[in-house]
Parts: sequence; structure tokens; C-alpha cells
Amino acid sequence: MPLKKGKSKVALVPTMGALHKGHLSLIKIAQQEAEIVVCSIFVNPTQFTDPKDLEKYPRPLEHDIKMLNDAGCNIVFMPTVKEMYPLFPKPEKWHIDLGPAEFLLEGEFRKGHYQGVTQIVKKLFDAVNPDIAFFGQKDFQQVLMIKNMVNVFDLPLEIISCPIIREEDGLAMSSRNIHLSATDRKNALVLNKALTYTKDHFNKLSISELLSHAKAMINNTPGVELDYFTIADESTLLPITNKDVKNSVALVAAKVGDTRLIDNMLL
Ligand SMILES: Nc1ncnc2c1ncn2[C@@H]1O[C@H](COP(=O)(O)OP(=O)(O)OP(=O)(O)O)[C@@H](O)[C@H]1O
Ligand SMILES: CC(C)(CO)[C@@H](O)C(=O)[O-]
Ligand code: BAL
Repeated sequence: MPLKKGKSKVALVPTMGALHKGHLSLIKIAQQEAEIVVCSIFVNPTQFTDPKDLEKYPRPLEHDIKMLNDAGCNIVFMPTVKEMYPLFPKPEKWHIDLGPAEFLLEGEFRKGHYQGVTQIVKKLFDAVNPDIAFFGQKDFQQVLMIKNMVNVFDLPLEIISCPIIREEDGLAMSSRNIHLSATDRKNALVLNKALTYTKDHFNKLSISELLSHAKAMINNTPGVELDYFTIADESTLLPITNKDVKNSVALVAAKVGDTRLIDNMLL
């Protein structure tokens, strides 16, 4: 049953658990904007395209609950798979038009991923009935897809994108970082380095020079297999060919050892 709100503003921070400082930053921002902050923890099977990825997704529940308690989060919502998908493992009907950006980048490498993401986020919104919901810019395309889903259903809520929290050496925090070996961990730094290089040289080099330098940095790093590195228009995610586009973003995805990581930087 949705939360009885009265006059209090309710914020939702959806997560898949294995919480880190990136998640806590969303909780903190949410606390500044709303009286009641709900954090959901649900490892959503319908957004995984690789069963091994789903199986090994970290689930340190007690640690997560302690972190949320210490952060002063008001409500933790941890539904079971059967509660969210009563027919599971039978698929439920869900398909919405998320626009052409659904099929780019993550959507190309994880086919159907954003249908699964928007399916569960809609269910979470229905269950919690928030006024406002917070997502990380780390999953840049995800924020765009969720905003499109909100438009499709004309939902009366605000979607806020929050800055990427990084380790001191620049690696974007991610629950999947736990799978990195010590060597992978060092190699993974090239993602942030390639993005930073692109940002620092954006006014000096052409797009094709930027792309070839950044890709070479990544391709020359052992144990790192590039899926994509692109410089795109923030709102369409289509690659840009010149710098007339006002708001652009560099986005990267790569396998580091056995772990697939994503990152991005506004330019
Ligand atoms: N480093 C970060 N900084 C800010 N927000 C983040 C960061 N990492 C994750 N988030 C956000 O937290 C929310 C929950 O993400 P999720 O539980 O999938 O964690 P994650 O660390 O992104 O894990 P993974 O990418 O390995 O699944 C998402 O909105 C995500 O964008
Ligand atoms: C938004 C989300 C919680 C939906 O499962 C997930 O994709 C995530 O953690 O980014
Ligand atoms: N944070 C993105 C969720 C996923 O990788 O499935």
C-alpha cells in the first residue's frame, strides 16, 4: 500500500543494495529535499541480461541496513521477487516506448535492460508513491530512460540526478567494484583517466582526436576490454561530430577482468 503522506514530502532512493558512499550521497541529498526518505533495496531480475551477473550480484543485507540506519534513512523497502513479480519466473507483460536512446550504449550491450529498469522503477513508484526520486548520474542513460518513463505515464513526481561519487583515486564507486582483483582495481582507473583527458582537452582537440586518444588509453591497458567510449549529446545520447552541441557528455563502458563497469563525465 502506498505511504500515507499527509503533508510530508516523500523521497525515494531506489537501489540494488551493496551500499556505498555513492548511495549514501543520494540519501543525504534526498534528506535535504524531503521529510521522509525511503530507500528501496531490490536486485531486479528483469534488468539483468547476464544470469551470472545476477547470480553474483553482492547482497550484504545486514551491512546495508546498518548503513541506512546510521544515515538516518526513515524507511527501508526490501520487497521479495514474488512480491514485485507475482508470476515470476514467468515474464510479466511490459513494454513501453522509451525513445530511440533506449537502444544506444547500455541498451545495445544489455538488450532489454531499460525495459527491465523502467518496469521495476514504475512498480517501486506505485508501491511508495514518492513526490521525488533520486538517481545517480553514474547511470547517465538510466536517468534519461526513467524521465522518459515518467513522461509516458505522466507521473506527478520529480526525478533528480545526483553527482557521481568517486574513490580518492577517481574510480567511480559501484557495487560491482567489489569483484575487482587488486590488478583489475588498478587497471580500472583508466576509465576515469580517459574521461578526464577528454574533459581537459575538449577545447583543444577535435572530437575524432579526443576519441582516438581516449580509446587508445583504454585499449592499451591490459585486462580492460572496451565496449564503447563516446562523446554524445546529453539529451539524445547520439554521438556528436563537432562542438556546436551545447551539452555533451563522454560515456564509457568496459570489462575490467570479469567485471563490467560504466562511467561518464559532463564536458
Ligand atoms: N558512485 C556513485 N555516485 C552517485 N550515485 C551512484 C553511484 N553509484 C551508484 N549510484 C546510484 O545509486 C543508485 C543505485 O545504484 P545501484 O544499486 O545499481 O549501485 P551501483 O553502485 O550503481 O551498482 P552497480 O552499477 O554495480 O549495479 C543508482 O541511481 C545509481 O546511479
Ligand atoms: C534504479 C534501479 C534500482 C532499478 O533496479 C537500478 O537500476 C539501480 O540500482 O541503478
Ligand atoms: N546501477 C545500474 C544497475 C545495473 O547495472 O543493472
